[in-house]
Order: sequence, then C-alpha cells, then structure tokens
Amino acid sequence: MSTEEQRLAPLRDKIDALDAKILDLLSQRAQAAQEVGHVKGGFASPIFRPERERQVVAKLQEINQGPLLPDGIAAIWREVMSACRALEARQTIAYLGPVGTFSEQAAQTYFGQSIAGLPCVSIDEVFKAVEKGAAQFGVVPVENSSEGAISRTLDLLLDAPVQISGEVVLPIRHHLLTKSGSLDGVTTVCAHAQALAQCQQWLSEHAPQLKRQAVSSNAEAARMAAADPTLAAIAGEPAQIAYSLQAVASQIQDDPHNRTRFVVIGNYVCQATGNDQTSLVLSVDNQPGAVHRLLAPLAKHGVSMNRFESRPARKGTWEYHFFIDVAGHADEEKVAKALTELQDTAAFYKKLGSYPRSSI
Ligand SMILES: C=C(O[C@@H]1C=C(C(=O)O)C=C[C@H]1O)C(=O)O
Repeated sequence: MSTEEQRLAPLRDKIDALDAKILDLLSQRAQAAQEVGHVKGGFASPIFRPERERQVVAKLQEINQGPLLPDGIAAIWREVMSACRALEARQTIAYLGPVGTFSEQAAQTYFGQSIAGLPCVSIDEVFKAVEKGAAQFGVVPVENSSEGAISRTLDLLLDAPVQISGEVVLPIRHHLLTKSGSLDGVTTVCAHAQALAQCQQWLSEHAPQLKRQAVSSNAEAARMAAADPTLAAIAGEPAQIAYSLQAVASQIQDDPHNRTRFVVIGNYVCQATGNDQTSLVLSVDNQPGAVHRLLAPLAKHGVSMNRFESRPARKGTWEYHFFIDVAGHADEEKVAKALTELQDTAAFYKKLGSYPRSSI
C-alpha cells in the first residue's frame, strides 16, 4: 500500500461508517414522512407543502456550523425531501417538453428528482394538465432577463383557474451544438424563438451564414440536430446530454447573466414563510393618472413592488392588464390592507398567489 493509500484508508473507513449512520437516520426520516402521508391521507390534504420545505432548509442553514455551504445544504435537502415526499405519493409535474428543456431543469430544481415528469408540447398544455388534474403542479417560464415577459404564460395566468405556489430562477446558458462538433456542412441553426433572440448578436458575429429557424423548444432543436447533419441547435446542457451532441461553441447567450424565472402553478394556497411574494393582475379604466392612483395603496402601506409588466387586454382598445409582484404574503397585515384598497380602485383584480420567494 502506498503512503497515500495508507493515509486515505482510515478516512474512507470513517466516511463509510458515517454514511451507514446517515442512511439509518434518513430511513427514520423517510418513515416519519410516510406517517405524515398517512395522516394527510385521512384529511385528503395535499402532499407537497412548499412553505414547510422552505422552512426546513432555512432552519438547517441557520444552525449549520460548516464546512458545508448554505447552497450545499439546500441542494442535499431538496433531494432528501423529494425522496421522502415520493414515499407519501409521487407528485406528477407538468412542464414544457420534450426531455432536456430548461423547463424540465426548472421542475427538477424546484421539486427534486423524485417526481413523475409530464412533458407537454406547449405552455397551454401545461396549464391544461394542471386544470384537469393530470398533474398536481406545472412549471412554466414567465420572464427572461434579456427578452422580457413570456407573453403566452401571462395571458394564460390571466384566465386559468390556477394558483402560483412557487418560483424558480435558472441561469440560462446556451450552447451551439451539432452531431459532429463542427459547422462543416451545416446550413441552418434551430432553436426556440426566445433562444435565437438571446443569441442574436453572437450568431451575427460568429455564424452569419447560418439560416435561423424557430422551432417549438430548444430540446426539439437538439433532437432535430441529432438526426440531421445539416442542422445545428442552440440548447442548454440537459438537451446536449439527452441528444448526445457536441459543442461547437459554449455559452453563446449575448448576456452572460441571462436568467429565466419560472412559476409553479397548481391549486395549493401557500402559508406565509416570512420571505414571500404576491402576484396580481390588475387593470384600470383608461383615464389620466389612473395607474398612479391604482398603485398609491402600495406606497401608503409601505409594500414594495418587485415587478410591473403590462400586456394588452386584447379587446381592440388601448387597454392593458398589469402583472404586478409585491413583496410579502397576502395574509400579512400591511399587504392585506394594501390589496383590499387596490381591489377597490382596480377595474379588474385577480390574485395569482402568495408564495415563498426564490433565493436568486
Ligand atoms: C413530510 C411532509 O411532507 C412533504 C415532505 C417534507 C419533508 O420531507 O420534510 C416536507 C413537506 C412536504 O412537502 C410534511 O408535510 O411535513
């Protein structure tokens, strides 16, 4: 045995012994979760409680003495809770497919790996799957830091009878991918229209000869590029791996900090955690100063606005719906007061949900 091996052997024995203890503790935890599942079954109550999971992680991060970092704690317990939750009942989560999309990655980042994924062909289908109960939750993109709102999601949120019960923000890194790893013989680059827009400068500078073709998702582009050597795809790492493609160039998004925010839709109403956000849709009559008057209750009660987005009301008039995120939970006193007053002033008011804020 080398000196290195001699020194490593007792440390590895120690890790093996600790792993056995961790497994024993995890098994006890899993049994407790199963019992929770039986209690919930008796009350026909929901399995997934995002606010409770958030508090579990927050408490552990608070008492953590290191050397594990807070992000590490969050990642480990996300999977522990995902596996425990699946013993109560595996949750079906709908998202924009096929396999390898950022929506799938967002679903796994939020719910962990122990879920039944339901890839859908469009954002509309994700909403439908949730509405008809084929999935307990859906994950849909709502805004991108470079390209702004995903308007289809906003339009569906306006009408659908769903609640927002969470958000997840993903850094979006796009790669130029082909089967061979080169652009020899490649004539066309395929991607979702959003990804083509997010990489337009790079494409104009480095691959101006490629025709740009918008397809239903980046993963679909990757699937097509895997089958046709004249096609390149713009897609992220999950799709690259799923379709065994090679990178011609990595991280080609024009904004290195490119991020997409997804929301989790379902019919679960979250309790307050102390670090929440509330999403609303409002509209006002078309009169001077109406928007200012509409928002005055927020200022009056010291509620800060995290986001303000407008969408045409699609009535053939110059009227708009405003998608607003405010800090805090609708059950908090000052938020509740501000929302009551907003509701009185608005021509249209819909609360989309209060939910724990994402940490990024
Ligand atoms: C065990 C529960 O069910 C689920 C699993 C949790 C966990 O593993 O800690 C926490 C919340 C729920 O999403 C619970 O509600 O306490």
